[in-house]
Amino acid sequence: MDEFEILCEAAKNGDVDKVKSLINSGIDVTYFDSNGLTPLMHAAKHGHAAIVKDLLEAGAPWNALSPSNISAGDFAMEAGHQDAFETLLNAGIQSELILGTIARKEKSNSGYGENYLEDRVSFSEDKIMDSDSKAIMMAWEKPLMEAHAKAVCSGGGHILNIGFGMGLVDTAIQQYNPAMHTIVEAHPEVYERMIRNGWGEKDNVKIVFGRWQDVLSQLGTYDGIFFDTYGEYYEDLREFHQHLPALLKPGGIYSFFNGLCGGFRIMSS
Ligand SMILES: C[S@@+](CC[C@H](N)C(=O)[O-])C[C@H]1O[C@@H](n2cnc3c(N)ncnc32)[C@H](O)[C@@H]1O
Repeated sequence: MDEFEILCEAAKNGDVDKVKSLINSGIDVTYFDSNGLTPLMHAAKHGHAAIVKDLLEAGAPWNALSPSNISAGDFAMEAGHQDAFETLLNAGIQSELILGTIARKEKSNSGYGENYLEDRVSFSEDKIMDSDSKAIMMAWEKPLMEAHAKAVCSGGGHILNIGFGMGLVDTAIQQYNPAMHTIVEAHPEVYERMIRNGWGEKDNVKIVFGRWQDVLSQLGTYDGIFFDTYGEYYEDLREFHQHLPALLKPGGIYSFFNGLCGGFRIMSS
């Protein structure tokens, strides 16, 4: 057995001392064994949270995928190892927040984020695409949007939706006949399409055109809030969450959808 296989065995068996000593000797913790699994996946699968932590601190990639596209977090979740799962989830959130901040700085002049709002979008029956042919919204998301609508409308009252997209969630919200339904949308073409399709004429609908960040002062307090933007970062979602206490009425219901990290099932819904 070579030292990498020994590391995988130790991670699988919960041998903390062996793992630590191999880490201290400078072993490459990013290794994949002959089955395509990393030491981190072995530790996660067997619920050894302390080893998961040590491997993460030593630089093991939390988001590496097995040949069947399973991450260490998925392994821990599927085996019901809550501690290991939470350690991985926190590592994932932290690194995505940091990477998001870096990417945002690097790309602030390039063409993502706010620039998405200046790009053309194209609409078809079942999707909206940005100018890079990346899907902004697709019809398969309809059942998800219906479930979000059901949740945020369960207390009735005044509902806020941030991000109109294809209007799937707003169509579902309308079916609950809310007392008032406010929609914030920032993209000029999406907004124009909303108006063309009669959303501006509905008695219980108020459309606020602009980035949510810029129109907060026009918003009130709501019984249900849904958030699903595009071209934004974790940081934006986090920032939105900081405004939530002022936007959501006591007992109100909030839900959000965000692609976060598509390859990592535990963070993609
Ligand atoms: C993924 S789509 C929303 C899909 C929608 N939930 C549905 O059911 O069809 C995201 C929408 O958010 C809008 N958007 C992006 N950034 C925004 C921002 N900062 N403020 C408001 N809307 C934004 C986009 O133009 C796009 O229409």
